[in-house]
Amino acid sequence: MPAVGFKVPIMLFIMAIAVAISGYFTLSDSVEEQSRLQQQSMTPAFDLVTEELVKPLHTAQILANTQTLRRLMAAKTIDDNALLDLVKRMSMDYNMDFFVASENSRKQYNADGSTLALKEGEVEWYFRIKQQSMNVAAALGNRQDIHIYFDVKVFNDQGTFLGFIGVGKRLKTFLEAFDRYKDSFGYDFVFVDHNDDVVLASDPELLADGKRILSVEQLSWFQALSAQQKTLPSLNNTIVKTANFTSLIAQIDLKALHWKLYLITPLSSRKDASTNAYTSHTSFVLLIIFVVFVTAHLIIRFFEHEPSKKHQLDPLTQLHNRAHLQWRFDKVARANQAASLIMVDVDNFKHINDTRGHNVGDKVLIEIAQLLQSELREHDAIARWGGEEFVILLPATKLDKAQSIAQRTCTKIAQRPLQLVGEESLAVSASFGVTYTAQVRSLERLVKVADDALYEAKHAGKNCVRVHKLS
Ligand SMILES: Nc1nc2c(ncn2[C@@H]2O[C@H](COP(=O)(O)OP(=O)(O)OP(=O)(O)O)[C@@H](O)[C@H]2O)c(=O)[nH]1
Repeated sequence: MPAVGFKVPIMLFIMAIAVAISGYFTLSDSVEEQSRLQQQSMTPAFDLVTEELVKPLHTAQILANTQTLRRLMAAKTIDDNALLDLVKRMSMDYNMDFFVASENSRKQYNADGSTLALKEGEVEWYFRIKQQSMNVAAALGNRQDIHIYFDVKVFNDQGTFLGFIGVGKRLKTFLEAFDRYKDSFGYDFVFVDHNDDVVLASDPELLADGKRILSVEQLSWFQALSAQQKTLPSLNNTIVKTANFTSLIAQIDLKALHWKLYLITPLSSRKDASTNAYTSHTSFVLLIIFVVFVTAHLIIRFFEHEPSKKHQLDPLTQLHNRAHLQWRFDKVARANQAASLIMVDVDNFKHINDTRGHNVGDKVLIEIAQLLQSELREHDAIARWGGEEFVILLPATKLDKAQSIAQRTCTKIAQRPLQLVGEESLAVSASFGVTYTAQVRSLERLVKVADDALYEAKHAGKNCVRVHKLS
Protein backbone atom coordinates (compact mmCIF):
# COMPACT_ATOMS: atom_id res chain seq x y z
CA MET A 1 0.00 0.00 0.00
CA PRO A 2 1.41 3.43 -0.85
CA ALA A 3 -0.34 4.78 2.23
CA VAL A 4 2.54 6.51 4.01
CA GLY A 5 3.57 8.43 0.89
CA PHE A 6 0.03 9.62 0.23
CA LYS A 7 -1.10 10.09 3.80
CA VAL A 8 0.26 13.60 4.39
CA PRO A 9 -0.93 15.07 1.04
CA ILE A 10 -4.35 13.41 1.49
CA MET A 11 -4.68 14.84 4.99
CA LEU A 12 -3.56 18.28 3.82
CA PHE A 13 -6.01 18.09 0.95
CA ILE A 14 -8.89 17.13 3.27
CA MET A 15 -7.93 19.90 5.70
CA ALA A 16 -7.66 22.48 2.89
CA ILE A 17 -11.11 21.56 1.55
CA ALA A 18 -12.59 21.56 5.05
CA VAL A 19 -11.06 24.94 5.90
CA ALA A 20 -12.21 26.40 2.56
CA ILE A 21 -15.77 25.12 3.08
CA SER A 22 -15.75 26.29 6.68
CA GLY A 23 -14.44 29.73 5.68
CA TYR A 24 -17.09 30.10 2.98
CA PHE A 25 -19.98 29.13 5.23
CA THR A 26 -18.66 31.08 8.19
CA LEU A 27 -18.33 34.21 6.06
CA SER A 28 -21.77 33.95 4.52
CA ASP A 29 -23.27 33.03 7.90
CA SER A 30 -21.54 35.98 9.45
CA VAL A 31 -22.97 38.36 6.83
CA GLU A 32 -26.44 36.87 7.31
CA GLU A 33 -26.08 37.07 11.07
CA GLN A 34 -24.99 40.72 10.88
CA SER A 35 -27.99 41.61 8.73
CA ARG A 36 -30.31 39.68 11.00
CA LEU A 37 -28.96 41.45 14.10
CA GLN A 38 -29.29 44.81 12.39
CA GLN A 39 -32.89 44.06 11.45
CA GLN A 40 -33.70 42.55 14.82
CA SER A 41 -32.47 45.59 16.72
CA MET A 42 -33.96 48.25 14.45
CA THR A 43 -37.43 46.88 13.78
CA PRO A 44 -38.81 47.39 17.31
CA ALA A 45 -37.46 50.95 17.37
CA PHE A 46 -39.19 51.78 14.09
CA ASP A 47 -42.42 50.19 15.32
CA LEU A 48 -42.29 52.15 18.52
CA VAL A 49 -41.61 55.49 16.84
CA THR A 50 -44.39 54.87 14.33
CA GLU A 51 -46.92 53.79 16.95
CA GLU A 52 -46.12 56.36 19.64
CA LEU A 53 -45.12 59.42 17.64
CA VAL A 54 -45.88 59.30 13.93
CA LYS A 55 -49.40 57.90 14.18
CA PRO A 56 -50.74 60.47 16.74
CA LEU A 57 -49.14 63.32 14.83
CA HIS A 58 -50.66 62.26 11.51
CA THR A 59 -54.05 61.70 13.13
CA ALA A 60 -53.98 65.24 14.55
CA GLN A 61 -53.02 66.60 11.11
CA ILE A 62 -55.97 64.83 9.49
CA LEU A 63 -58.41 66.00 12.17
CA ALA A 64 -57.17 69.62 11.77
CA ASN A 65 -58.63 69.58 8.27
CA THR A 66 -62.08 68.19 9.13
CA GLN A 67 -65.00 70.53 8.34
CA THR A 68 -66.80 69.89 11.65
CA LEU A 69 -63.82 71.07 13.70
CA ARG A 70 -63.11 74.06 11.47
CA ARG A 71 -66.81 75.12 11.54
CA LEU A 72 -67.00 74.95 15.34
CA MET A 73 -63.69 76.82 15.77
CA ALA A 74 -64.58 79.48 13.19
CA ALA A 75 -67.76 80.61 15.04
CA LYS A 76 -67.60 84.14 16.47
CA THR A 77 -69.03 82.80 19.71
CA ILE A 78 -67.69 79.37 20.41
CA ASP A 79 -70.15 76.68 21.50
CA ASP A 80 -68.09 75.29 24.41
CA ASN A 81 -70.23 72.18 24.86
CA ALA A 82 -70.23 71.28 21.18
CA LEU A 83 -66.43 71.61 21.05
CA LEU A 84 -65.99 69.57 24.26
CA ASP A 85 -68.28 66.87 22.82
CA LEU A 86 -66.25 66.74 19.61
CA VAL A 87 -62.93 66.45 21.49
CA LYS A 88 -64.38 63.67 23.64
CA ARG A 89 -65.68 61.78 20.61
CA MET A 90 -62.41 62.09 18.69
CA SER A 91 -60.44 60.91 21.75
CA MET A 92 -62.69 57.88 22.12
CA ASP A 93 -62.66 57.07 18.39
CA TYR A 94 -58.88 57.18 18.10
CA ASN A 95 -58.04 56.13 21.66
CA MET A 96 -55.79 59.18 22.14
CA ASP A 97 -56.02 62.27 24.34
CA PHE A 98 -56.95 65.11 21.99
CA PHE A 99 -57.50 68.73 22.96
CA VAL A 100 -58.49 71.83 21.05
CA ALA A 101 -57.20 75.36 21.74
CA SER A 102 -59.46 78.06 20.30
CA GLU A 103 -58.25 81.49 19.22
CA ASN A 104 -61.76 82.96 19.29
CA SER A 105 -62.64 81.85 22.85
CA ARG A 106 -59.00 81.68 24.09
CA LYS A 107 -59.91 78.44 25.80
CA GLN A 108 -58.42 74.95 25.73
CA TYR A 109 -60.98 72.11 25.53
CA ASN A 110 -59.74 68.79 26.94
CA ALA A 111 -60.89 65.18 26.42
CA ASP A 112 -61.75 64.85 30.13
CA GLY A 113 -64.41 67.61 29.76
CA SER A 114 -62.30 70.34 31.41
CA THR A 115 -61.48 73.72 29.91
CA LEU A 116 -58.52 76.01 30.53
CA ALA A 117 -58.28 79.74 29.87
CA LEU A 118 -55.42 80.59 27.48
CA LYS A 119 -54.06 83.67 29.16
CA GLU A 120 -50.97 85.39 27.87
CA GLY A 121 -48.11 85.03 30.37
CA GLU A 122 -49.67 81.86 31.82
CA VAL A 123 -49.94 79.44 28.93
CA GLU A 124 -46.59 80.00 27.30
CA TRP A 125 -46.71 77.32 24.57
CA TYR A 126 -49.86 78.65 22.88
CA PHE A 127 -48.48 82.11 22.22
CA ARG A 128 -44.99 80.85 21.35
CA ILE A 129 -46.11 78.26 18.78
CA LYS A 130 -48.75 80.57 17.36
CA GLN A 131 -45.95 82.97 16.36
CA GLN A 132 -43.88 80.22 14.69
CA SER A 133 -44.06 79.75 10.95
CA MET A 134 -44.33 75.95 11.24
CA ASN A 135 -47.84 74.53 11.25
CA VAL A 136 -46.88 71.61 13.45
CA ALA A 137 -45.02 71.68 16.73
CA ALA A 138 -44.11 69.27 19.44
CA ALA A 139 -43.46 70.04 23.06
CA LEU A 140 -42.75 68.10 26.22
CA GLY A 141 -44.69 68.78 29.34
CA ASN A 142 -46.09 67.48 32.59
CA ARG A 143 -42.96 66.83 34.63
CA GLN A 144 -44.48 64.15 36.90
CA ASP A 145 -45.77 61.98 34.07
CA ILE A 146 -43.89 63.19 31.05
CA HIS A 147 -46.01 63.68 27.93
CA ILE A 148 -45.22 64.73 24.42
CA TYR A 149 -47.75 67.11 22.85
CA PHE A 150 -48.19 67.51 19.14
CA ASP A 151 -49.90 70.79 18.23
CA VAL A 152 -51.29 71.24 14.74
CA LYS A 153 -52.56 74.65 13.63
CA VAL A 154 -56.17 74.86 12.37
CA PHE A 155 -57.10 77.42 9.71
CA ASN A 156 -60.35 78.36 7.97
CA ASP A 157 -60.67 78.28 4.19
CA GLN A 158 -59.31 81.81 3.95
CA GLY A 159 -56.20 80.86 5.92
CA THR A 160 -57.19 82.63 9.15
CA PHE A 161 -55.67 81.04 12.25
CA LEU A 162 -58.41 79.42 14.38
CA GLY A 163 -56.30 77.69 17.05
CA PHE A 164 -54.79 74.26 17.54
CA ILE A 165 -55.80 70.66 17.68
CA GLY A 166 -53.37 68.78 19.83
CA VAL A 167 -52.73 65.28 21.05
CA GLY A 168 -50.83 64.35 24.16
CA LYS A 169 -48.93 61.06 24.37
CA ARG A 170 -47.76 59.67 27.66
CA LEU A 171 -44.08 58.90 27.22
CA LYS A 172 -43.77 56.43 30.09
CA THR A 173 -44.54 53.40 27.90
CA PHE A 174 -42.29 54.77 25.19
CA LEU A 175 -39.36 55.25 27.55
CA GLU A 176 -39.91 51.89 29.27
CA ALA A 177 -39.89 50.13 25.91
CA PHE A 178 -36.68 51.89 25.01
CA ASP A 179 -35.12 50.82 28.31
CA ARG A 180 -35.90 47.21 27.39
CA TYR A 181 -34.38 47.64 23.93
CA LYS A 182 -31.35 49.23 25.52
CA ASP A 183 -30.92 46.09 27.65
CA SER A 184 -31.44 43.77 24.68
CA PHE A 185 -29.63 45.60 21.91
CA GLY A 186 -27.52 48.15 23.74
CA TYR A 187 -28.64 51.18 21.79
CA ASP A 188 -29.48 54.69 22.95
CA PHE A 189 -31.76 57.14 21.20
CA VAL A 190 -31.74 60.90 20.96
CA PHE A 191 -34.46 63.07 19.40
CA VAL A 192 -33.27 66.47 18.27
CA ASP A 193 -35.42 69.32 17.00
CA HIS A 194 -34.91 71.72 14.08
CA ASN A 195 -32.38 73.68 16.18
CA ASP A 196 -30.41 70.48 16.81
CA ASP A 197 -31.42 70.66 20.47
CA VAL A 198 -32.03 67.40 22.32
CA VAL A 199 -35.75 67.10 23.09
CA LEU A 200 -35.94 63.50 24.16
CA ALA A 201 -33.33 60.86 24.94
CA SER A 202 -33.04 57.41 26.49
CA ASP A 203 -30.33 58.74 28.77
CA PRO A 204 -32.30 60.74 31.41
CA GLU A 205 -29.32 63.05 31.78
CA LEU A 206 -29.94 64.28 28.28
CA LEU A 207 -33.66 64.96 28.65
CA ALA A 208 -34.52 68.55 27.97
CA ASP A 209 -36.28 69.85 31.05
CA GLY A 210 -36.97 73.38 29.96
CA LYS A 211 -34.17 74.75 32.11
CA ARG A 212 -31.21 73.10 30.45
CA ILE A 213 -31.33 72.33 26.78
CA LEU A 214 -28.47 70.37 25.38
CA SER A 215 -27.42 70.68 21.78
CA VAL A 216 -26.62 67.48 19.89
CA GLU A 217 -23.17 68.98 19.36
CA GLN A 218 -22.47 68.63 23.07
CA LEU A 219 -22.93 64.84 23.00
CA SER A 220 -19.76 62.77 23.12
CA TRP A 221 -20.58 60.58 20.11
CA PHE A 222 -21.39 63.62 18.00
CA GLN A 223 -18.15 65.32 18.98
CA ALA A 224 -16.27 62.17 17.92
CA LEU A 225 -17.54 62.48 14.34
CA SER A 226 -14.96 63.59 11.82
CA ALA A 227 -15.34 67.00 10.18
CA GLN A 228 -16.32 65.25 6.95
CA GLN A 229 -18.96 63.09 8.70
CA LYS A 230 -20.54 66.19 10.25
CA THR A 231 -21.15 67.63 6.78
CA LEU A 232 -23.06 64.52 5.60
CA PRO A 233 -26.77 65.13 4.79
CA SER A 234 -27.66 62.14 7.00
CA LEU A 235 -25.70 60.27 9.63
CA ASN A 236 -27.54 57.03 8.83
CA ASN A 237 -25.13 54.04 8.86
CA THR A 238 -22.24 56.16 10.06
CA ILE A 239 -19.63 54.54 12.27
CA VAL A 240 -18.13 56.75 14.91
CA LYS A 241 -14.94 55.81 16.75
CA THR A 242 -13.39 57.15 19.91
CA ALA A 243 -10.69 55.76 22.16
CA ASN A 244 -13.37 54.12 24.35
CA PHE A 245 -16.11 53.05 21.99
CA THR A 246 -17.14 52.40 18.42
CA SER A 247 -20.79 53.03 17.62
CA LEU A 248 -23.08 52.67 14.68
CA ILE A 249 -25.48 55.58 14.12
CA ALA A 250 -28.90 55.19 12.53
CA GLN A 251 -30.88 58.33 11.68
CA ILE A 252 -34.63 58.58 11.15
CA ASP A 253 -36.07 61.90 9.97
CA LEU A 254 -39.48 62.91 11.35
CA LYS A 255 -40.10 65.43 8.59
CA ALA A 256 -43.42 66.83 9.82
CA LEU A 257 -41.78 67.94 13.06
CA HIS A 258 -38.37 68.73 11.58
CA TRP A 259 -37.03 66.32 14.15
CA LYS A 260 -34.32 63.71 13.81
CA LEU A 261 -34.05 60.49 15.75
CA TYR A 262 -30.58 59.05 16.25
CA LEU A 263 -30.15 55.46 17.35
CA ILE A 264 -26.66 54.89 18.68
CA THR A 265 -25.55 51.26 18.88
CA PRO A 266 -22.25 50.38 20.53
CA LEU A 267 -20.61 47.91 18.17
CA SER A 268 -19.04 45.93 21.01
CA SER A 269 -22.44 44.36 21.79
CA ARG A 270 -22.90 43.56 18.08
CA LYS A 271 -19.42 42.10 17.96
CA ASP A 272 -20.19 39.91 20.97
CA ALA A 273 -23.34 38.58 19.35
CA SER A 274 -21.71 37.89 16.00
CA THR A 275 -18.57 36.51 17.69
CA ASN A 276 -20.77 34.04 19.56
CA ALA A 277 -22.43 33.00 16.32
CA TYR A 278 -19.05 32.73 14.61
CA THR A 279 -17.58 30.72 17.50
CA SER A 280 -20.40 28.20 17.63
CA HIS A 281 -20.31 27.81 13.84
CA THR A 282 -16.54 27.42 13.73
CA SER A 283 -16.61 24.90 16.61
CA PHE A 284 -19.14 22.86 14.66
CA VAL A 285 -17.06 22.99 11.48
CA LEU A 286 -13.89 22.12 13.41
CA LEU A 287 -15.69 19.16 14.97
CA ILE A 288 -16.62 17.95 11.49
CA ILE A 289 -13.03 18.47 10.31
CA PHE A 290 -11.83 16.49 13.31
CA VAL A 291 -14.26 13.62 12.61
CA VAL A 292 -13.32 13.61 8.90
CA PHE A 293 -9.64 13.68 9.81
CA VAL A 294 -9.90 10.83 12.32
CA THR A 295 -12.05 8.74 9.96
CA ALA A 296 -9.64 9.28 7.06
CA HIS A 297 -6.73 8.50 9.35
CA LEU A 298 -8.34 5.26 10.52
CA ILE A 299 -9.19 4.21 6.96
CA ILE A 300 -5.63 4.86 5.83
CA ARG A 301 -4.25 3.02 8.84
CA PHE A 302 -6.56 0.12 8.14
CA PHE A 303 -5.26 -0.16 4.58
CA GLU A 304 -1.71 0.29 5.79
CA HIS A 305 -1.98 -2.66 8.14
CA GLU A 306 -4.34 -4.87 6.19
CA PRO A 307 -2.28 -6.69 3.56
CA SER A 308 -4.06 -6.69 0.24
CA LYS A 309 -5.91 -9.81 -0.76
CA LYS A 310 -3.49 -10.74 -3.53
CA HIS A 311 -0.60 -10.77 -1.04
CA GLN A 312 -2.47 -12.69 1.58
CA LEU A 313 -2.59 -16.15 0.05
CA ASP A 314 0.07 -18.46 -1.25
CA PRO A 315 -1.19 -19.59 -4.69
CA LEU A 316 -0.10 -23.21 -4.22
CA THR A 317 -1.26 -24.05 -0.71
CA GLN A 318 -3.81 -21.24 -0.30
CA LEU A 319 -2.19 -20.51 3.06
CA HIS A 320 -1.41 -16.95 4.13
CA ASN A 321 2.02 -15.54 3.40
CA ARG A 322 4.69 -13.95 5.61
CA ALA A 323 3.22 -10.43 5.41
CA HIS A 324 -0.07 -11.70 6.76
CA LEU A 325 1.61 -13.53 9.61
CA GLN A 326 3.58 -10.39 10.45
CA TRP A 327 0.31 -8.42 10.62
CA ARG A 328 -1.24 -11.05 12.90
CA PHE A 329 1.85 -11.06 15.09
CA ASP A 330 1.75 -7.23 15.36
CA LYS A 331 -1.84 -7.44 16.62
CA VAL A 332 -0.80 -9.96 19.28
CA ALA A 333 2.15 -7.76 20.24
CA ARG A 334 -0.08 -4.64 20.48
CA ALA A 335 -2.45 -6.55 22.76
CA ASN A 336 0.57 -7.54 24.84
CA GLN A 337 -0.42 -11.19 24.60
CA ALA A 338 1.82 -14.19 25.19
CA ALA A 339 2.23 -16.51 22.17
CA SER A 340 3.83 -19.72 20.98
CA LEU A 341 5.32 -20.25 17.55
CA ILE A 342 5.84 -23.52 15.68
CA MET A 343 8.07 -23.96 12.66
CA VAL A 344 7.34 -26.99 10.44
CA ASP A 345 9.63 -28.38 7.71
CA VAL A 346 8.78 -31.33 5.45
CA ASP A 347 11.42 -34.03 5.79
CA ASN A 348 13.49 -35.09 2.79
CA PHE A 349 11.43 -32.99 0.45
CA LYS A 350 14.20 -32.66 -2.10
CA HIS A 351 14.22 -36.43 -2.34
CA ILE A 352 10.46 -36.50 -3.02
CA ASN A 353 10.87 -33.92 -5.73
CA ASP A 354 13.80 -35.77 -7.19
CA THR A 355 12.22 -39.22 -7.16
CA ARG A 356 8.54 -38.45 -7.74
CA GLY A 357 8.73 -35.19 -9.58
CA HIS A 358 7.71 -31.59 -8.72
CA ASN A 359 4.00 -32.20 -9.20
CA VAL A 360 4.04 -34.81 -6.47
CA GLY A 361 6.14 -32.44 -4.36
CA ASP A 362 3.47 -29.76 -4.86
CA LYS A 363 0.74 -32.21 -3.89
CA VAL A 364 2.64 -33.07 -0.71
CA LEU A 365 2.84 -29.40 0.19
CA ILE A 366 -0.89 -28.90 -0.43
CA GLU A 367 -1.81 -31.97 1.64
CA ILE A 368 0.41 -30.99 4.55
CA ALA A 369 -0.89 -27.41 4.46
CA GLN A 370 -4.47 -28.68 4.71
CA LEU A 371 -3.62 -31.04 7.54
CA LEU A 372 -1.79 -28.33 9.48
CA GLN A 373 -4.70 -25.96 9.05
CA SER A 374 -7.22 -28.54 10.20
CA GLU A 375 -5.26 -28.98 13.43
CA LEU A 376 -5.37 -25.28 14.34
CA ARG A 377 -7.85 -23.31 16.41
CA GLU A 378 -9.75 -20.34 15.05
CA HIS A 379 -7.49 -17.69 16.54
CA ASP A 380 -4.26 -19.41 15.43
CA ALA A 381 -2.51 -18.27 12.26
CA ILE A 382 -0.48 -20.24 9.76
CA ALA A 383 1.65 -19.10 6.85
CA ARG A 384 3.80 -20.73 4.24
CA TRP A 385 7.18 -19.37 5.21
CA GLY A 386 9.36 -20.66 2.39
CA GLY A 387 9.60 -23.67 0.01
CA GLU A 388 8.58 -26.55 2.30
CA GLU A 389 8.52 -24.54 5.54
CA PHE A 390 5.44 -23.44 7.48
CA VAL A 391 5.12 -21.18 10.53
CA ILE A 392 2.22 -21.39 12.98
CA LEU A 393 1.42 -18.58 15.46
CA LEU A 394 -0.55 -19.65 18.53
CA PRO A 395 -1.67 -16.53 20.45
CA ALA A 396 -2.22 -16.84 24.22
CA THR A 397 -0.83 -20.39 24.18
CA LYS A 398 1.64 -21.72 26.73
CA LEU A 399 4.69 -23.71 25.64
CA ASP A 400 3.48 -27.13 26.82
CA LYS A 401 0.20 -26.69 24.96
CA ALA A 402 2.02 -25.65 21.79
CA GLN A 403 4.36 -28.61 22.18
CA SER A 404 1.45 -31.04 22.47
CA ILE A 405 -0.25 -29.52 19.39
CA ALA A 406 3.03 -29.91 17.48
CA GLN A 407 3.49 -33.47 18.62
CA ARG A 408 -0.08 -34.47 17.76
CA THR A 409 0.25 -32.94 14.27
CA CYS A 410 3.67 -34.50 13.69
CA THR A 411 2.24 -37.92 14.49
CA LYS A 412 -0.78 -37.38 12.24
CA ILE A 413 1.39 -36.45 9.24
CA ALA A 414 3.57 -39.50 9.70
CA GLN A 415 0.58 -41.80 10.18
CA ARG A 416 -1.30 -40.64 7.10
CA PRO A 417 0.48 -41.73 3.94
CA LEU A 418 -0.32 -39.65 0.93
CA GLN A 419 -2.56 -41.39 -1.62
CA LEU A 420 -1.51 -40.51 -5.16
CA VAL A 421 -3.68 -41.31 -8.18
CA GLY A 422 -2.13 -44.08 -10.25
CA GLU A 423 0.83 -44.39 -7.90
CA GLU A 424 1.62 -46.21 -4.68
CA SER A 425 1.12 -44.26 -1.50
CA LEU A 426 3.88 -42.02 -0.25
CA ALA A 427 5.03 -41.85 3.36
CA VAL A 428 5.72 -38.26 4.39
CA SER A 429 6.96 -36.80 7.67
CA ALA A 430 7.80 -33.36 9.02
CA SER A 431 9.98 -31.95 11.77
CA PHE A 432 8.75 -29.34 14.29
CA GLY A 433 10.54 -26.59 16.23
CA VAL A 434 8.56 -24.87 18.99
CA THR A 435 9.16 -21.75 21.06
CA TYR A 436 7.19 -19.40 23.35
CA THR A 437 7.25 -15.77 24.43
CA ALA A 438 5.46 -14.31 27.45
CA GLN A 439 6.09 -10.72 26.38
CA VAL A 440 6.30 -8.71 23.19
CA ARG A 441 9.28 -9.64 21.03
CA SER A 442 9.99 -9.38 17.34
CA LEU A 443 8.65 -12.05 15.00
CA GLU A 444 12.15 -12.50 13.56
CA ARG A 445 13.48 -13.35 17.00
CA LEU A 446 10.74 -15.94 17.63
CA VAL A 447 11.18 -17.50 14.20
CA LYS A 448 14.94 -17.69 14.73
CA VAL A 449 14.55 -19.58 18.02
CA ALA A 450 11.88 -21.90 16.54
CA ASP A 451 14.21 -22.49 13.57
CA ASP A 452 17.00 -23.49 16.00
CA ALA A 453 14.62 -25.98 17.61
CA LEU A 454 13.68 -27.27 14.16
CA TYR A 455 17.35 -27.69 13.27
CA GLU A 456 17.76 -29.73 16.41
CA ALA A 457 14.76 -31.91 15.42
CA LYS A 458 16.33 -32.55 12.00
CA HIS A 459 19.57 -33.58 13.67
CA ALA A 460 17.70 -35.78 16.07
CA GLY A 461 16.52 -37.88 13.11
CA LYS A 462 13.57 -35.82 11.75
CA ASN A 463 9.83 -36.62 12.24
CA CYS A 464 9.97 -35.24 15.76
CA VAL A 465 9.33 -32.11 17.86
CA ARG A 466 11.96 -30.04 19.65
CA VAL A 467 11.39 -27.09 21.96
CA HIS A 468 13.65 -24.09 22.51
CA LYS A 469 12.88 -21.55 25.22
CA LEU A 470 13.60 -17.92 24.56
CA SER A 471 16.55 -16.75 26.63
N1 LIG B 1 7.62 -29.26 -5.64
C1 LIG B 1 8.03 -28.15 -5.03
N2 LIG B 1 9.26 -28.08 -4.52
C2 LIG B 1 9.69 -26.98 -3.90
C3 LIG B 1 8.84 -25.86 -3.79
N3 LIG B 1 9.54 -24.88 -3.09
C4 LIG B 1 10.76 -25.41 -2.81
N4 LIG B 1 10.88 -26.69 -3.29
C5 LIG B 1 12.00 -27.59 -3.18
O1 LIG B 1 12.13 -28.07 -1.85
C6 LIG B 1 13.42 -28.60 -1.69
C7 LIG B 1 13.95 -28.31 -0.32
O2 LIG B 1 15.10 -29.08 -0.14
P1 LIG B 1 16.00 -28.96 1.11
O3 LIG B 1 16.06 -27.51 1.58
O4 LIG B 1 17.30 -29.59 0.80
O5 LIG B 1 15.30 -29.77 2.23
P2 LIG B 1 14.96 -31.31 2.37
O6 LIG B 1 15.26 -32.04 1.17
O7 LIG B 1 13.49 -31.36 2.83
O8 LIG B 1 15.89 -31.75 3.54
P3 LIG B 1 15.55 -31.67 5.06
O9 LIG B 1 14.86 -30.38 5.30
O10 LIG B 1 16.85 -31.77 5.74
O11 LIG B 1 14.63 -32.79 5.36
C8 LIG B 1 14.24 -27.99 -2.81
O12 LIG B 1 14.60 -29.01 -3.72
C9 LIG B 1 13.33 -26.99 -3.48
O13 LIG B 1 13.54 -26.91 -4.89
C10 LIG B 1 7.55 -25.91 -4.34
O14 LIG B 1 6.75 -24.98 -4.29
N5 LIG B 1 7.21 -27.10 -4.96
